[in-house]
Amino acid sequence: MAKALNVVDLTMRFDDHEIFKKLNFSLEEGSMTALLGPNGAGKTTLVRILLGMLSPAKGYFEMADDIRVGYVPQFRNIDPDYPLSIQSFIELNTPVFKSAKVKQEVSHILQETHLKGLAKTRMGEASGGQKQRAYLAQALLDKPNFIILDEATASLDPKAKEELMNLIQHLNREHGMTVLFVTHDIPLARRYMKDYLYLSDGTIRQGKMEDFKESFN
Ligand SMILES: Nc1ncnc2c1ncn2[C@@H]1O[C@H](COP(=O)(O)OP(=O)(O)OP(=O)(O)O)[C@@H](O)[C@H]1O
Repeated sequence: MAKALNVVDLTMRFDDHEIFKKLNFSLEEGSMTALLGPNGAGKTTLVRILLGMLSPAKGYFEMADDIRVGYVPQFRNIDPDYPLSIQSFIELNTPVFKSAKVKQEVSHILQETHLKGLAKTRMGEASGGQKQRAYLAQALLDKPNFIILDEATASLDPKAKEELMNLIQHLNREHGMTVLFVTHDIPLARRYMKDYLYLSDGTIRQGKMEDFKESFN
């Protein structure tokens, strides 16, 4: 299997505070991996490095040449007065005058994320699950083949969680998308993810989700 991501001796510190040291792992193309670990272990920091938003203190990572990364952020509530419709929100990064091709892509993504009937609903009025699907739809418009989700299901109700996870599973199975899913929700990860990375005390472990025990202590 080709590698989507290869992380080599990745070390991060903020001032004198070392967050993690010499992390080594790789993700195969088409894999579904949960990134787990206690609060403050450095999961978001690792994601921000992979997104190019932070530079590591030492070490490096490489992505396969054909990798295009999409990102779905942690759930943040949106002002109820936020004026954009779900469709306009998804189209935020597209040109003002949209080609027929872009319009068709937006229509297809609305369909795929089950937002077609909600296209005109204001983001401010949408439910938590609908908002997260809109963030996912926005990311999909760049045609990623590797998607990183940071606590994307946190604070969603069980039904909305299931909907989002089914969608992620669909993207993985039908489009071969590589998935890295940061979560605290171990039952959810066990149900949907195949592999895990466990970041704790500055080190990382990798394995199969079905073998994951809640704690490595
Ligand atoms: N920009 C920054 N400057 C200084 N310290 C930071 C910065 N960003 C994060 N940290 C520190 O790095 C550590 C790891 O934080 P991070 O948010 O990556 O952890 P996490 O595993 O994602 O936690 P959580 O599960 O609570 O979201 C924490 O101690 C945090 O305070």
